[in-house]
Amino acid sequence: MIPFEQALTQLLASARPLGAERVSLDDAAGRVLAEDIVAPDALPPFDHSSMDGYALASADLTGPPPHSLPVRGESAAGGPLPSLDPGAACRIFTGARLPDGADTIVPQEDTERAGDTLTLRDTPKPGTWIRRRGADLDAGTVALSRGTRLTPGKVALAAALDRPQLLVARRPLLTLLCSGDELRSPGIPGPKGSIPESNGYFVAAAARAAGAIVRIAPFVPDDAAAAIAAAAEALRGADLVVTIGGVSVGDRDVMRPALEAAGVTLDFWRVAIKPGKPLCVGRAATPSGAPVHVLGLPGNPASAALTFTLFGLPLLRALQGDAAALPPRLSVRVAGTPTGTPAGVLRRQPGRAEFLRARLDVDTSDGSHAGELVARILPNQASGAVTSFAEADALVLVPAEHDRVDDGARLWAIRLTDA
Ligand SMILES: Nc1nc2c(c(=O)[nH]1)N[C@H]1C(S)=C(S)[C@@H](COP(=O)(O)OP(=O)(O)OC[C@H]3O[C@@H](n4cnc5c(N)ncnc54)[C@H](O)[C@@H]3O)O[C@H]1N2
Ligand code: MOO
Repeated sequence: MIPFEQALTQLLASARPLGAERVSLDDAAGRVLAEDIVAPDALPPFDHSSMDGYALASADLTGPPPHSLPVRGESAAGGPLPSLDPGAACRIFTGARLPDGADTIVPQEDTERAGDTLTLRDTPKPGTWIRRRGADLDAGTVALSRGTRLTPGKVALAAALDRPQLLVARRPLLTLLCSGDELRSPGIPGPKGSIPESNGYFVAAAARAAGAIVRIAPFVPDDAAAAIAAAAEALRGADLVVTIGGVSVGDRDVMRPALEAAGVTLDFWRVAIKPGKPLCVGRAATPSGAPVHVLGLPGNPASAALTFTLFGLPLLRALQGDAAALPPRLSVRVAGTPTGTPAGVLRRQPGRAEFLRARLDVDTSDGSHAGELVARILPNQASGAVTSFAEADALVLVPAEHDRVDDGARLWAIRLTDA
């Protein structure tokens, strides 16, 4: 059995970024940049007005206010650039270029206008209400770095830098293979003892959210020959194969040997985590040199969801060259302990890192813990529970060596939306 952090480090060290492709800005959100974006020009690219009002030269305002000036010309956003007539004010609108000779903008609310004569109640401070060229970003700056996942704000920045297309990491192709005689599709009637396949929906949805393209293979029966054939087929063309079920030690747990028979070399099997211990991780060589990564997830619903969250999602990000492959860990205070444990303390057997499904709240009291994140441990932590991953928004990490978790303990947690 390999310790959790070692397993994760080893897996990520084996991941090389896949190739890149050019996409239009419309398709760029959520993708990982495969190039640095250098600002070709300053932002903003020219001095302009940040108010609707009047542009003038501050040197033209002599003596005490009020000041009267004739209005001559107009500068509108996207319009021609007038020059300022000496001693006059120029009408100007938000976003419009500053006329040559002007150095100050006066918002129209601070003026009175009668025909072509403008009156200023006060003397404006020279230089006000002008957004200067380069105030946001200098030309030549690396505005977005390779390895950045593109949020809507970053896509908008790329657009402002005049880029119609971006080079982004290719989406990893994930093939999902669920095994078990008991499985049927939701809503499709089956014999007594059958159950709707549900784990695959977690994996597929989470993988797509992490940028993968998901290909779903037909269910594999608990049969060695069928599992080998299905594993071999799943490996074809994939960057990552995820199998679910059949990795434990029962006579019908055929998936792990089938993966090996199909050409997968296991890097490790069994990780010191709870739940999810029987996870197996390996790679199959391909003629191109880039391996197909393989994750054999345990079939229990919480185990499958947890192991894919902890290992599968960071792997998908690493395959896209994401500089933030691992989710941030948040410091939380534990509140409540699962059902079946004495109030206030969860006793546990040390040896495996445990991931408790929890809900996060902010402490809204005005006590000494005000503002802290509180992790409310969900009552059902069974590895067969499907409900806990539906209710949870965080995983609280209990280090392997701990033999208890006390109410109020400080631990690290991973928010599922970050995972
Ligand atoms: N003697 C031992 N038995 C078990 C051990 C062990 O160490 N010794 N480990 C247990 C642990 S821990 C886990 S986790 C499970 C994992 O087993 P498998 O990966 O072989 O999973 P299955 O036996 O195929 O299924 C387990 C459970 O999950 C249900 N399942 C499977 N796939 C799906 C799916 N796609 N959607 C919904 N539910 C699914 C399946 O029906 C079973 O109920 O082994 C323990 N046993
Ligand atoms: O360790 Mo298994 O993954 O609990 O059910």
